[in-house]
Amino acid sequence: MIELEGLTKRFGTKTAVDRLSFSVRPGVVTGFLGPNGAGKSTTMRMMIGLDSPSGGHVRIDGKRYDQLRDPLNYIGALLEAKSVHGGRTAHNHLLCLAQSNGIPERRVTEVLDTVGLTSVAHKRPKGFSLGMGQRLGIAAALLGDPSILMFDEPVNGLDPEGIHWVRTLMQRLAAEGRTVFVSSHLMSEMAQTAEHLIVIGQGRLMADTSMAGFIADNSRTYVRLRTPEPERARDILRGEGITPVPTADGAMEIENTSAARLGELAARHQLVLHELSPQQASLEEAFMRLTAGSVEYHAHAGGREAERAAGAGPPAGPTAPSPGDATAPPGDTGRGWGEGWKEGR
Ligand SMILES: Nc1ncnc2c1ncn2[C@@H]1O[C@H](COP(=O)(O)OP(=O)(O)OP(=O)(O)O)[C@@H](O)[C@H]1O
Repeated sequence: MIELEGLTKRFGTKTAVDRLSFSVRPGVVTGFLGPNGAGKSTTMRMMIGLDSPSGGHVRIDGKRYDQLRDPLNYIGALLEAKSVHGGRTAHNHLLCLAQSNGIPERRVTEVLDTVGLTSVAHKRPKGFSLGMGQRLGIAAALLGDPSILMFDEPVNGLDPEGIHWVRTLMQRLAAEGRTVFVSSHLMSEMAQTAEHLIVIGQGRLMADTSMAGFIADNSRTYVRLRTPEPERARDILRGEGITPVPTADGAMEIENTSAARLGELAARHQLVLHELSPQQASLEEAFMRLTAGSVEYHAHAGGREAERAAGAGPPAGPTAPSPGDATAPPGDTGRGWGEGWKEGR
């Protein structure tokens, strides 16, 4: 278990991490998301004592990092894959780490095997690809067989097979009852890997919730309906007090009514349906809606791109809301996205 309480980091006048409080629990993969510069790396560095907090604290299984006797046996971390001594072989690099942390030598061969680097164990990491460097960093994190693992962008530089391997590894580590905390910019990957999410923006906590809850609470859900009899469908729906919104491709979108109810209604009126599909935004869309106001570095963009960057809604896509509705999620009260989270809803 990792516990943060009021964790704060200031660099001069810049507050990189602002009174963060959350816990990372064992048994599930917890994803850590935030726009560039949100403070993720700084938070992770403070978790393992590489940066000292300006305020608040972090506890690893109830202790401060500097109170852990052999820290690698408690928490393994992949922060910067390039922090490897170029002159030593991969095997010797891990051996040095093992010896200085009271870890048995046999673990070196075990973790090299786990990450698939046995065949290059006696080569120098200097010549490694980015992906091989990531695997070596993951091997180092696993060395002490710790109950807590933390990975900053672990799939950087990995090919699809490598990405799949990292995902499976994280889920296996969590299923073994370990605490797994991982940051990634690859939203589709995160959506498949993490069960729980911590989202920060400008150093502050924006969400601490399940993956499913995060997507549901930060996106518009609706049902797409397509029929060869749109006029009759509209009349039937209006007769039930339901207002469908036509889409450019000839379908219609219906909010606040389940697909089950619509299907039953269609059956009752013998209305032919060619499509009846519940739609939900992707993690990427939900993330962009929540964090739009806290993005530090915007690209210069015109038209809809600029609107989106300013918080007007998620990117267009197969499940994106229609432009006219993009600013009005269900139950919208005119406040910014994420306001509810800030109030702890
Ligand atoms: N050593 C430092 N000195 C001054 N400012 C720093 C330092 N380290 C980080 N910062 C600033 O603190 C903020 C948070 O940076 P951090 O690297 O933690 O963000 P991040 O969420 O990891 O970003 P990214 O996703 O781009 O890696 C940024 O504005 C950054 O410029």
